Amino acid sequence: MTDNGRNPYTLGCFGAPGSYSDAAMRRHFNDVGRVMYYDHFEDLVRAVASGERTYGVLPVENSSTGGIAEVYDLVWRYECRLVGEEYIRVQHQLLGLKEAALSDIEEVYSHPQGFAQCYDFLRKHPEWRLHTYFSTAQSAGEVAAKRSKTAAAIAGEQAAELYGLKILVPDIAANKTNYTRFIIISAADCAAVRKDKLTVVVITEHVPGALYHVLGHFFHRHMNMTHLESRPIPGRPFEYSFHIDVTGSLDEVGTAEAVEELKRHCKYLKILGNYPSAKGGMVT
Ligand SMILES: O=C(O)C(=O)Cc1ccccc1
Repeated sequence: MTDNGRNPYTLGCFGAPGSYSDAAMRRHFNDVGRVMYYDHFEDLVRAVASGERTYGVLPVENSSTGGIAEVYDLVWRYECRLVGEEYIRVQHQLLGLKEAALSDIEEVYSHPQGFAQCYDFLRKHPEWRLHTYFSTAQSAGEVAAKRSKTAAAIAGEQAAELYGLKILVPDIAANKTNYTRFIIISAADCAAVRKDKLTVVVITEHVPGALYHVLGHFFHRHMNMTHLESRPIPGRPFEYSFHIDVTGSLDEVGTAEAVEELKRHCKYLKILGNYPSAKGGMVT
């Protein structure tokens, strides 16, 4: 747990109490007293970029469905910094009213990520109407508010408790080792002492081997790449920016040199953050 050295601070979190983002925030911060929840990723990222909120917490990639493209694009576009990360084991449950049975269900609410991660389960019930909703927790809240036995939500156990729902079917994600990586963003660089993960965005020349050479710099400095996401560049059809996560601290000469060499080598390089990694990730 850390507060990245800045106190007092305000928090922005995706979703609502009981969302997976909320769980990530509670794991990361000691004091979650001054939190505001956001329905949309963009509103949260904008609030952090403008300094309205000191930190923001939102999901960025999932071990079953991959990167959440919108989040990569927003963090770059609004020039936010990554100052931390958390991995949360995501165990989805089908939730309904206490008096509901599985056979009553006609419609299901969830965040698009919830639907995508439970695709196999949902395929067994093609008759259900699926409503995408703001977050998993708000989906649970909506089912509770509707007071309808025919409505269910895909959300976590925490949401079931908070919104007074019961678990109709437990553990419905297709992938039983379903983890989501959440990022902690800020308008300012990370103030932590131990920084061992680096996120950069690069744009290379459109020539053979360009990405190979970028990765070569990391290889020669023994920097382990943990994620690579390519994103289309608006206005330049079929050209891409690469969002790269690697191990390394800019306080170490080798890492700092690798980044300087890359800057010379690439058309564009931006450091999105150097921050403490969350211990290998796969912690529940
Ligand atoms: O809706 C939530 O609870 C979120 O935090 C987004 C999300 C949804 C499903 C899996 C991981 C994150």
